[in-house]
Amino acid sequence: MNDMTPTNLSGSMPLAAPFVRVKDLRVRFVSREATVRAVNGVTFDLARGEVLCVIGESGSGKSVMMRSLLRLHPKKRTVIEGSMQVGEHDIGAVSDRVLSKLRGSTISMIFQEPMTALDPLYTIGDQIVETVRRHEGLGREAAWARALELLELVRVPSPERRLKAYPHELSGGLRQRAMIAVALSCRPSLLLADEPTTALDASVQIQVLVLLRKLQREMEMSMIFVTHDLGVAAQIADKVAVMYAGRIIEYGTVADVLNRPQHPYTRAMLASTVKDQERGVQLEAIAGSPPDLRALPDGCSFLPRCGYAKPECAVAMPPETVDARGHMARCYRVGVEGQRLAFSAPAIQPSVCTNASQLAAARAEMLGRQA
Ligand SMILES: Nc1ncnc2c1ncn2[C@@H]1O[C@H](COP(=O)(O)OP(=O)(O)OP(=O)(O)O)[C@@H](O)[C@H]1O
Repeated sequence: MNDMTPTNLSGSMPLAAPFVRVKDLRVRFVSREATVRAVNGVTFDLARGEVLCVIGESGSGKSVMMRSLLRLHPKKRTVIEGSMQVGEHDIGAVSDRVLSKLRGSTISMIFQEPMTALDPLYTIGDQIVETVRRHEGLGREAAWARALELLELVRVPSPERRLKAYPHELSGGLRQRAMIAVALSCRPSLLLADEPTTALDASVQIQVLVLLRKLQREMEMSMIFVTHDLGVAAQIADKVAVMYAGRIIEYGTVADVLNRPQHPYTRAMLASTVKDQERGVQLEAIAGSPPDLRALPDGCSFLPRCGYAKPECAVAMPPETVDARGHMARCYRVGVEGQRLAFSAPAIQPSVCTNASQLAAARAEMLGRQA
């Protein structure tokens, strides 16, 4: 496998103290018909100035986890447990009034589709001016000067003219830059990015990524970046979290996770996608499908798709195994050898276990052994 670190856009060493602390976060959506367990015990720390890329298949809980940091879920149907600390703020406990002050100023978010964030009825300039006046109390003139400065910062050509444009008058790439300008207008400490470059052409995508990484570093923002694209993660991340069925199943530095993947899911994902490319690589489907979040199994949620399953995998979710470098994986086949995580493959490659009766037999055998 290629070492992807030399082309990583990361250059700065993040500062040590965690700025974001998420501990045992659980999110479920409750309706009369079912309970969807979208996030099932997510824990991570993020230092100031550090970029965490969250990768995983569709439905693995990436967006739900991230949106929880802004409490964007429908209040009535959502149960959130665990803790989320951003700077000195306990996100789960702050009042709605404090939260609305934090949104856009301390924590900002950018989306795949800029029209989610931009108001079609107002010019780009009005939207930036409104945000900085509301959060920072700037006068009109100073706010316009800031808006101009921001469009220059995100390299929008002819910024004076673009300030007076409505979102629909801009190209996709310029709209994305305008959304980034609005998101950065109050100099947030934490930027949440939900696949912000996925909809763009490859060349525009890399320009926007380079720009984001540059601004993130200059402004010493922490950033959580959700992506399906392993190449994007390789380019932009300091740390990588791999999510599966609402859990982080592997976590570590970008080099550790992408060059020395330990969890069978991460290994399968990389084996099926990353060849010689360094970017523009989407996650390919792995045979089988993720579990139903309305009825999660007791054991490892990846078991039905895993080629390395052991009987104990059917009984309980594997605990976290962490090495001296902080590289973590949740798999019974992973242990620490010396100071590093090490995956122990069986002598004979087992066939993928996809059969419900095989699972039931494995579980029965394991429970019998424990009795
Ligand atoms: N408001 C909601 N009510 C019920 N279920 C929801 C809600 N929001 C998300 N979900 C479910 O939670 C699960 C996780 O969704 P999430 O959007 O976090 O996945 P994701 O990993 O970000 O996927 P994608 O990459 O496709 O965006 C999915 O099964 C989704 O259908």
